[in-house]
Amino acid sequence: MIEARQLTKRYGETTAVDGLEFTVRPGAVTGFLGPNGAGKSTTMRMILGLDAPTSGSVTVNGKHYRDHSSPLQEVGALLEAKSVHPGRSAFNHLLTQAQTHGIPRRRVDEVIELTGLQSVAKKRAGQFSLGMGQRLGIASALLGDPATVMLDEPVNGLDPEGVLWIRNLLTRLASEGRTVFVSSHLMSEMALVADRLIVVGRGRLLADTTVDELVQQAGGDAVRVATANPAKLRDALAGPGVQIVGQAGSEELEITGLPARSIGTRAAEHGIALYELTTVKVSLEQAFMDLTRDDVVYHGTTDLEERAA
Ligand SMILES: Nc1ncnc2c1ncn2[C@@H]1O[C@H](COP(=O)(O)OP(=O)(O)OP(=O)(O)O)[C@@H](O)[C@H]1O
Repeated sequence: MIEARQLTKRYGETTAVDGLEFTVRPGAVTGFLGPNGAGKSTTMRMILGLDAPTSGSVTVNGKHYRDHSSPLQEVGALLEAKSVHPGRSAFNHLLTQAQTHGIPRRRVDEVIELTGLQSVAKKRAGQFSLGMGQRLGIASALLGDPATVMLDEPVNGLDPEGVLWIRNLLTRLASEGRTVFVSSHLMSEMALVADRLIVVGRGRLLADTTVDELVQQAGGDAVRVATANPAKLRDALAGPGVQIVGQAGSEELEITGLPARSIGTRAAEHGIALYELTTVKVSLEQAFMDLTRDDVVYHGTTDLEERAA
């Protein structure tokens, strides 16, 4: 369990983390989302005691990271900046870590197998691809068999097989009762793997929620309907909480607040023919962009005119 209470970090004029309050519970995968510069890495560094809060606190299983007698067995972490000696093999890197933390040698073999690094374990880490480096980072995070696993952008650099592997690994770690806290910019991945989401923007908490709730807040799923008689269908469906939009002269309507099944039934009751009845899912990506729109620090431009202006 990770608990942040009024967690705040200032760097000079910049408030990187601003009064964050959240709890990451065991037995679930919790996604940590936010636009660039939202304060995710800073928060993760404070969880690991690599940065001290300006005020407030963050604990892992009730204690500050530094107060745990064997922290590697408590929290396993993969942060963006890796410190692997390029001349050392993956095996030796893990073995050195294990030896300095009283972890048995067989656990090194276990994590090498778990992360699929068997064939390259003796290769120098300096020759590793980005994806292999990520796997090595994850191997070292799992070395202490920790109850809490925290990964910053673990999918970075992984090929599709690797992405699938991470997805299964995270789900398995959570099902073993561990606390799993993962940051990512890949919304489609988070939608598949995360049970809960903590969303931050400009250092502040924007949402502590589930994927479904967040999508629901963004308006929920809509249903696209095509009919020869949109006016009659509008009348048949009108009611509290139902929103219907469509352009004059168009056969198409977009309806929120009613499932496709009810729309089909009501259309049939009123003798209205439907040519299309499709549920349009709101993506987590869209819901995330709606939620964080006012908190994006770094805006890109894709519009040539905008760039020229
Ligand atoms: N050591 C530091 N010194 C000064 N400012 C910092 C430092 N570390 C982070 N910041 C600032 O704090 C803010 C939050 O940065 P942080 O890296 O935590 O965000 P992030 O959510 O992890 O971003 P990204 O998604 O781009 O990785 C940014 O404005 C950043 O410039």
